[in-house]
Amino acid sequence: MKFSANLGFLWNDMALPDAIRAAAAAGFDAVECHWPYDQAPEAVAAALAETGLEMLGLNTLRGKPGENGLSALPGREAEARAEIDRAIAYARAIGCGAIHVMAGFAEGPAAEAVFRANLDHACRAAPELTILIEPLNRHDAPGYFLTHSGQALDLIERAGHENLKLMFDCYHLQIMEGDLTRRLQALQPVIGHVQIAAVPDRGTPDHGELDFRHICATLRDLGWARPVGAEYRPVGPTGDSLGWLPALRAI
Ligand SMILES: O=C(O)[C@@H](O)C(=O)CO
Ligand SMILES: [Mg+2]
Repeated sequence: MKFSANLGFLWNDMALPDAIRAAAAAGFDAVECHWPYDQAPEAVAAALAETGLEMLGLNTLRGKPGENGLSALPGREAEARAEIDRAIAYARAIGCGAIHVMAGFAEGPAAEAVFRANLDHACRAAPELTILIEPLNRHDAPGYFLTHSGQALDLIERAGHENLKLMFDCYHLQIMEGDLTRRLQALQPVIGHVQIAAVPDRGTPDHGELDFRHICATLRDLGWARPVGAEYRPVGPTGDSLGWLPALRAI
């Protein structure tokens, strides 16, 4: 299995270009990030070119302090689309293939309609990019609009855009739903990216409720060839947290 270092959590004490170099030196196959916007895209692109790593994904900005995305917030459509457009421009500047459009804290039919419309905007504005939506768990992100894979599947199917996909974060979906083996199998056609971390502590993927040897073998058997996102919170220096990597890479 191949792995992508999520630089929102791994080496997040470094500037993004240096974090990319650290991930390459540690043997990761790709990188991904959360919010790279305070870093010059030229410097990020240069580090990617130097290391040969691809940046798999980045997120739309969350909004004001306390917010967690804007794209499902009624009345905030102009800001949400500006952030989607900013993410698209940044992704294009660094050769990044996917954007996670963050929904935000909202509920109800009006929020759903706004989220659908903003996703439609994103998919049409960047047909060459994958637009990701990610259910988040209710403990870490109480009140977040998107919480379940079935909800994401309905958004994806009814949107009718080939480039709208599910971010299957095993950490969030184990907390919310479980039954991950069958969910990976059933949802494979709409999965755009997979992320992993231990449940429930969001630590290294070598302990906790989930056996990632089984999850990775399931992905392998499904023909999943893209890097899986290591989106866990290291305890201490990231370089000391990589003991899990050889065993899962061998799958
Ligand atoms: O799982 C997460 O928290 C991230 O993938 C993310 O993009 C939202 O913060
Ligand atoms: Mg995630």
